[in-house]
Amino acid sequence: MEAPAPWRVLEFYSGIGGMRYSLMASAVRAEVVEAFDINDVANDVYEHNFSHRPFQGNIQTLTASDLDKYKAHAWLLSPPCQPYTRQGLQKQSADARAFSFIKILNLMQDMSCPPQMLFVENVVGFEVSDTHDQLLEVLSSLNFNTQEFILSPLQFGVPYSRPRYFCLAKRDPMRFRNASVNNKLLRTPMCLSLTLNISDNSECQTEEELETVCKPIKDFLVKEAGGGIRNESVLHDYLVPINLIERWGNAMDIVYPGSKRCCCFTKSYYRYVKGTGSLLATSENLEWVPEEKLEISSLKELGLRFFTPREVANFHSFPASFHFPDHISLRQQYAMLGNSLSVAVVGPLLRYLFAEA
Ligand SMILES: C[S@@+](CC[C@H](N)C(=O)[O-])C[C@H]1O[C@@H](n2cnc3c(N)ncnc32)[C@H](O)[C@@H]1O
Repeated sequence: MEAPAPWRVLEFYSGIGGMRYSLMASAVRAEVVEAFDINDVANDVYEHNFSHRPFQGNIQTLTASDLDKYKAHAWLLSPPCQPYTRQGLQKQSADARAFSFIKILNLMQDMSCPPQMLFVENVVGFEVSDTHDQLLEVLSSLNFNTQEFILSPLQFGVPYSRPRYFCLAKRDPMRFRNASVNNKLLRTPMCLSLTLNISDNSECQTEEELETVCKPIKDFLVKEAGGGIRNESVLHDYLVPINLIERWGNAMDIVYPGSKRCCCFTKSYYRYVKGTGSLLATSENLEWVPEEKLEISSLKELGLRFFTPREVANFHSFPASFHFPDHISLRQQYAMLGNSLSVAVVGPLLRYLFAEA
């Protein structure tokens, strides 16, 4: 018997391709027929890794007939999160950065063949926004069932705290494998492990419990070809300057190779040290000291360094084959990684979305 044709997928706000890597990790038979992003630097990275340059332009300019032409079964979308972040102004749908998402959502109602499946990723906070209300209204008007999740890589064994909001939607007559959680917002991946036979940490209730079952950070560090951790002197460029330690030492999140959790890397990591992601203590013979007890003088002895872009990509569970082209600056690399997503989380979610009931 002939294998069924692969699902046709559109990847909106494609950035450096986190959704595409997740789709590959999900092992779903799917083909990304087009990706869309306005940022030419992100598109350079995407093209470098996937030999396909995304459609470069503003998603807001697309029309229903443009979208119909792709005959896509599924849309994957990770729109800008600034309108919803706690640190921002939270203008939600009134923020110009939300316009393109709202526009294509509404276009679905004018299409002759709208997608049958939809996947949206955003920051925690999106679920209480007016954009979220609009998303659910449009989906319900087109007879979609939805299941929503807030999940973090910690729940999948990765020592990385990055909770994110996800909306999965399937259009009648398609059904979710576990329809009993339709229209619910779930905070554990239990329904994925039950229906897909994948391992996760759903039995853990708190972040502390999750940390005990995660792998240590040292498993995610840059490795020599032989497998050992690379001589730290090679990583000199990544050392945190002393003046930053003096100024911000008490506000830094410091982790050790044996730690089982690090903080979310944002797009400002490496430019700023406060609240943008964890720093790694690299001195030999380190003894863990509670952060509140660390004096600035002892902080200077920890050999603090930034995680490298490759290591941040490891925390995002990107494959080893992912590379930045040579012309992308270090700051740009961190900025694009900070905007991206966790393949360890999105991969299983996509597998669940595409799974037949
Ligand atoms: C949150 S990031 C998504 C990152 C992506 N999922 C990844 O793995 O790298 C949002 C992306 O949307 C792009 N973007 C923002 N507004 C856009 C618009 N109106 N049209 C097209 N792309 C846009 C940005 O350039 C950025 O790459």
